[in-house]
Amino acid sequence: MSRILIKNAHILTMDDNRTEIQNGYVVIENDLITKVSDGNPSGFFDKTIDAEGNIVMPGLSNTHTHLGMTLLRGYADDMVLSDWLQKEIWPAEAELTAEDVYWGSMLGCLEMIRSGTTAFCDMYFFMDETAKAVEKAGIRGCLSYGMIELFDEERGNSELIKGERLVKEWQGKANGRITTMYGPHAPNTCSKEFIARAKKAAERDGVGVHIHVLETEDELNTMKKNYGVCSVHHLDSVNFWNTKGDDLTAGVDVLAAHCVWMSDGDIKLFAEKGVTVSHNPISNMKLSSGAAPIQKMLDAGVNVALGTDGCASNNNLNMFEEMKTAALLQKLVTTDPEALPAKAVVEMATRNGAKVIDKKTGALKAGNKADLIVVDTKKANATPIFDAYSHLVYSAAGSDVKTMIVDGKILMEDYLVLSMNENEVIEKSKACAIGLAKRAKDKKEANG
Ligand SMILES: C[C@H]1O[C@@H](n2cnc3c(O)ncnc32)[C@H](O)[C@@H]1O
Ligand SMILES: [Zn+2]
Repeated sequence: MSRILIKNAHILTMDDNRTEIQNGYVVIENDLITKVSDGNPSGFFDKTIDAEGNIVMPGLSNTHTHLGMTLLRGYADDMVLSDWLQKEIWPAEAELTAEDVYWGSMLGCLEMIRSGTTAFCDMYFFMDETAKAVEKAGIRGCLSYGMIELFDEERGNSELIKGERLVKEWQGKANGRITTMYGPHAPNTCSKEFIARAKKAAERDGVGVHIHVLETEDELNTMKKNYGVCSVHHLDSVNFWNTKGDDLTAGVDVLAAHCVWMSDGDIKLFAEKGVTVSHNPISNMKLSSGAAPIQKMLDAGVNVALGTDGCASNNNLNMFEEMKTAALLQKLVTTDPEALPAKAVVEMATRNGAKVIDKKTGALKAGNKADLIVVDTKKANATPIFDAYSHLVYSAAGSDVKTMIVDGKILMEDYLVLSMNENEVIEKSKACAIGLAKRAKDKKEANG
């Protein structure tokens, strides 16, 4: 049995009471938290971390990524989504190899460890490689193969087989750090019949579903033109949003990324059904997709989490930037400075996201998995701190994350990443990115 003590900590538990403890301690036994308290710890510990008054909190959950896309960081900027995907990203992705996705995923894991993200929900290709990277890096990943049917039944069949294989091979691996979902790409790239099949497979296998929805006004208009209803109601007709099974006992998580163009009716439906929304403000702003009505969703009782989206539309995986942008954007679009206060943003980035990744994460309490971060407060940008939530959202940086523990294992200590060779990951992923861009350029030129 391994016992770790973290002491002298300013603890944000993010539990149901949002308990804040000054000068507290956390005890970790193997992969679990066994005590979170103030006062003096007792007993023997294999390892003691003196937090020296730094903030100790649950690790951040990035609920929408395309990890292999770290290789396409800065590959195509300043475009609208449809042109960006069709003219630049999909042709480049056609040149991806398994090795590219492995090193791109390792790079993504490294960036997430360095900026406080302990868990993420991914949708991409060559997902065995992302799973191997998660296994090695030590973080927690909820992985889905991105199934793009393109309204072609035969293609849909083979996409579904790939999605199923990922679930069968990786669900629960790495001591439960790897979980899986089905990932039908979007209502404007997949038929509702295909999306319904994916949902049924998810219910059969007891895993969730992850989809892009109502990201752009163009999607909304296309759906209304083609089907007479928006994407949300289109998929509601095949019970896609139900998070409870038919017998209302078992249920599966439904994770909807973006949700920018939601009507009040869509929001009500998501709240009733228990859908989790992944809000991606930076990607939405960069692609000029719009501003999701997040304060309205929270007021209606929707579980809203936070995500970065892929590195080609953000262009990083830094959840601290995402938290600040989320808060500022809601204040801007509602012209209400009280919209999306700091504490609500930290909830989105921790406990709300954790609900679809692992329900025993996202809060520091006895019995939960030991996934946590130490945020350095011995810094100019952390002086003074009147309110820890305010500090985290409006002033802290991803690079202030000093130490990370996932599943009871120390992945970074005092800014030193322990689970991988950082230089090797940077060099290998850089070489892959250069090769990928060259192949994509050569193909473009050959096609005229
Ligand atoms: C899995 C596929 O999804 C693509 N993708 C990346 N970002 C977005 C986005 O914002 N909307 C829709 N699709 C996206 C990715 O390139 C893969 O092709
Ligand atoms: Zn996406």
